[in-house]
Amino acid sequence: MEILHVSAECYPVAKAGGLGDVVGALPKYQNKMGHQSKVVMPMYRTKFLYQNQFDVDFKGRTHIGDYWFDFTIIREKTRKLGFDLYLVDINGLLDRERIYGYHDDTERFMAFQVAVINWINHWEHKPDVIHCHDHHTAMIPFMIQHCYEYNRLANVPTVLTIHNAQYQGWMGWDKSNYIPAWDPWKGGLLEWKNTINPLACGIRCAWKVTTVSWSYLDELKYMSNGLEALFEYEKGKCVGILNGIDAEVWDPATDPMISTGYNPDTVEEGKAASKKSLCAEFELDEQNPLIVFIGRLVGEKAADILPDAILSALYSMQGKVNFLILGSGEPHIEWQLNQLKGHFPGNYNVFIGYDEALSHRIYAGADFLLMPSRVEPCGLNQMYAMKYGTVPMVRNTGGLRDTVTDMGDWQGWGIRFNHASVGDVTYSVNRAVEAFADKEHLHWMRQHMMSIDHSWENSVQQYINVYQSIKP
Ligand SMILES: Nc1ncnc2c1ncn2[C@@H]1O[C@H](COP(=O)(O)OP(=O)(O)O[C@H]2O[C@H](CO)[C@@H](O)[C@H](O)[C@H]2O)[C@@H](O)[C@H]1O
Repeated sequence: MEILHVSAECYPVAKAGGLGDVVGALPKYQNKMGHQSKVVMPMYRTKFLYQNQFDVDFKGRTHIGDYWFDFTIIREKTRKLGFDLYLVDINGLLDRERIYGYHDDTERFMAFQVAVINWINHWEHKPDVIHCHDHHTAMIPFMIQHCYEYNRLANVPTVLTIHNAQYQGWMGWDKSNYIPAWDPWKGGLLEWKNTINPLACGIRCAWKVTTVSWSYLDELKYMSNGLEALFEYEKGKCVGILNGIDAEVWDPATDPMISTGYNPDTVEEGKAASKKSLCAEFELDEQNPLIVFIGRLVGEKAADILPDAILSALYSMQGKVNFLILGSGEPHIEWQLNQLKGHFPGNYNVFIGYDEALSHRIYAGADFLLMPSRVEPCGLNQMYAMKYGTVPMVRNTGGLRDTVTDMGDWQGWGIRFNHASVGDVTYSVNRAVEAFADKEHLHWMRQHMMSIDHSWENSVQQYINVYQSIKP
């Protein structure tokens, strides 16, 4: 099958979080199974752009409202990522340093989507599936079905994968002219609670909708930032497919970003070496259990409770535990986490920023990875942690519930708790410290977690089944 993924992120081209990881891996594994899977994404000013060679594939001109723009589609020459990668260059809109966070993100991603369908409309053939990811690309199913100009594509099946329903891309009705002229009878598909809601529109118009875990799909029916009724209504076309992890990038035996490679047989030596250098780098006492957090510092990840929870845990454990944080996000959380640094030298450190290589060193060197997320559609961090023999400490929600068991259960290997609260985190830290002292059990958990298969092959087949089910 020919599958075209449309996404705002794709690792290693541009990544802000888990969406990038998934779109960098899923097409590669689809191709390994004999399909023809491609990715199209915006051309940002990233290192990848300057370090690789591209051919021009297409040049076009189109508009959002009365703003006309030229665009160019370029294709990476060598196919080194394991799939054809196409970048959309829209001068002045997409060619920026960051992926998100500009005042005109609505215009940027609308222009991107319109350029993409304009390009596909010029293909001599049609793809078997257009696979959209999150709200930045969720208007495509509506546009190809109901915009007059793109009628030729109306019967191309579309799939929308929801990686995160918290962000929906809301825009006011004054921006409705960004959408190419559409059948006025279909205007209701755009509307949700008095705004144009691209995610809601995508859920209504895509032929199938997938979420990145089963439990998240269930949760969306009663907690989805205003779309609960829609998920209940559309449940018949929704499927939960758990993300995999890319073993070519995330494997402690072959990871070039860590100094000492290890496998389940050598996990103790390997992790000890990684921990030693990590603790030296961040001036932490390597004898203590090391609990880490990696991620966006936002409410969804419950990063706001980290300062108080760490404070409480350090007092309660009388300094017999260490914390290391890697993340960036809301300024007040960054500030609070930085403030803590001076108070607990040797027990606590933080790196504010985004650093891919450091994240690998931390997964390898840590003993426990904390994820108190309020919302976690799938979560990749806990799966990376497990692959690196690091015990996950997770709130019982979404994909965390689907991938981590509690060590108190028979053959369990992680720590689960119910509330994103200081109390639950402190109690879990107590459990972690006790687990760290029981070296035999810790070793069993490490070996067991490392042997769990989270590879993409299984999930790829489930996506193919979804595509097959909507073949015209
Ligand atoms: N400061 C930093 N430095 C280096 N690396 C950092 C970093 N902050 C985050 N990362 C990395 O970004 C990724 C985060 O992925 P997650 O899946 O856990 O969350 P995210 O909310 O971004 O993804 C959303 O989409 C994914 C994919 O579907 C879902 O798993 C998830 O639940 C959903 O919220 C990991 O690779 C992590 O190592």
